[in-house]
Amino acid sequence: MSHLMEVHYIRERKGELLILSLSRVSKGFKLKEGIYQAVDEVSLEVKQGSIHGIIGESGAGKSTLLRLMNLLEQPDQGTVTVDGHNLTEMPSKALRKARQKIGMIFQQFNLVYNVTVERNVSIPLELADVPKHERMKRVKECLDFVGLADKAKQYPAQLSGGQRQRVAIARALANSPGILLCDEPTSSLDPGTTTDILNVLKHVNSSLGVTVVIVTHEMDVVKGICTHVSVMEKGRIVDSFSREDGEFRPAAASTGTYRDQILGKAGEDHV
Ligand SMILES: Nc1ncnc2c1ncn2[C@@H]1O[C@H](COP(=O)(O)OP(=O)(O)OP(=O)(O)O)[C@@H](O)[C@H]1O
Repeated sequence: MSHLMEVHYIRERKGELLILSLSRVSKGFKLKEGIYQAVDEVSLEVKQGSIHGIIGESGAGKSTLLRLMNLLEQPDQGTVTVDGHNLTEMPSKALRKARQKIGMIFQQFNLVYNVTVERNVSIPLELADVPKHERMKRVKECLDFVGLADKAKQYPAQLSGGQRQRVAIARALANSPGILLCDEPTSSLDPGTTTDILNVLKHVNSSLGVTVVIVTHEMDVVKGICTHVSVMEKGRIVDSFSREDGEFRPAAASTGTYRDQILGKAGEDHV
């Protein structure tokens, strides 16, 4: 069984579990004028196998929230649980290991530009002490998956934006994560390339069973692929709903704009 198939099999057995939960997580930044509360007592549950969108205005705290999910930001309070492990209580060595199972991609791709595409995908495997022959096999599998096997020997600067994001996805998949965190993954891309990348993320979710969390300010991204949606405003989650119910329920809160726009057209506009 290939590595990719194996991940799929494990995920299927786990069924409808929660892969990630945040409980009353807060993060403040020290400014000259005092503490700025970027994330304020957020509790959130992400279902195994879902594509969970977090949408909101610029400055709402979305990226900070995403970075709290793999402890790239250390929370001031609250707990972060991924795949049954409380990350907030882990010693640093165990945390590094747990993080290998949490992939992440970024708006600006964050590739290493002075090494080849294949080396970019290999780096997380090297850091995880995967033996060389296995690394080469896995790099090829991941590049095949994103449709870039022929670019293995090229450098990131020789690729288009969409191809760079595909390399970033391949790199994020290298250690067979159970969850992929995406920080505005299409915000630097044109509409056609956005659709391509959303299709790749959909494929990651449906064929590998990887749960996807996407931070975005773009309604089309949420409408395109998300099964679950949380709306963020001023450091808080103000609305959270599933698009799978197929049922339109107006939001009670004044923040219903996103919900109305997303659920009002549920089932349409899919990529
Ligand atoms: N390291 C930091 N130091 C100080 N303030 C920060 C830091 N990181 C984020 N902030 C502030 O926290 C707030 C939330 O930022 P965040 O990037 O999480 O929001 P966002 O919803 O992702 O918005 P955007 O889409 O514009 O990035 C912003 O006001 C930002 O300036």
